[in-house]
Amino acid sequence: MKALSVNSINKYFHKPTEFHVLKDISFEIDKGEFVSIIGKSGSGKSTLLYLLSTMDTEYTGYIEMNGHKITGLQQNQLAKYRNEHIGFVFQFHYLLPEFTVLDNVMLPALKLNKKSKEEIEAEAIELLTLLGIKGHEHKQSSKISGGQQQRVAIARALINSPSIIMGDEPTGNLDSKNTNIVFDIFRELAKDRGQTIIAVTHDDEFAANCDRIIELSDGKLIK
Ligand SMILES: Nc1ncnc2c1ncn2[C@@H]1O[C@H](COP(=O)(O)OP(=O)(O)OP(=O)(O)O)[C@@H](O)[C@H]1O
Repeated sequence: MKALSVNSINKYFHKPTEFHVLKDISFEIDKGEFVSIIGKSGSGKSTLLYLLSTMDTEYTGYIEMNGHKITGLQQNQLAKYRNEHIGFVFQFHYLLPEFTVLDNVMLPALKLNKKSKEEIEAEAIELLTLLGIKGHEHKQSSKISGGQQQRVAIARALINSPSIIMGDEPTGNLDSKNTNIVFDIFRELAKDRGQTIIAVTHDDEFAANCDRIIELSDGKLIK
């Protein structure tokens, strides 16, 4: 079973003028693969990721995730699917600055309301340890370094054990040392936990070290 199967996707923007932004895109991604999406500015990377992440439903063609067809699901079903199966990491971490590191990581699991607070806390601590943030869990998230904040954002993305992790420029805001740390974390998650990673990046070195590159040019998949 494929982690992701994208079939003949076409997308248009209608304003300000009719614009064919994604042109007959098809590809598959295996479970545990670490894939980057690259291409020049304006080639359609973020638009594609938005659609893969189930946030955008205005397209033709269809998408299957872990064998489930997600195209055509109702908004509430999509939200449920997203919360349970997809973790997001963005260029800017969007942590809640006044909250502690631990509270930021626990929040998505508390919202899902499937496990006890104690269980969630234990899992959050385990993730923070894995990501090298242990010892900072009771600090306000605004009081740790940018690289550490990005790792906390990754821990938050992982707390509900998503099968797919999607990143939009997940290292875009980081120096090379922290970029390497984040890359190695993704690599381990894919290899050791079988989680599938899909990251839009402008960083050629990051992309070159992934299992596979998906390259867009002018809305078409060229590699
Ligand atoms: N809501 C929208 N309405 C109309 N056109 C849009 C909209 N969003 C994006 N576009 C256009 O679609 C094209 C693809 O945009 P997209 O953001 O997907 O590119 P990208 O490859 O992610 O670029 P970047 O690397 O600069 O982030 C661009 O020409 C952009 O101007």
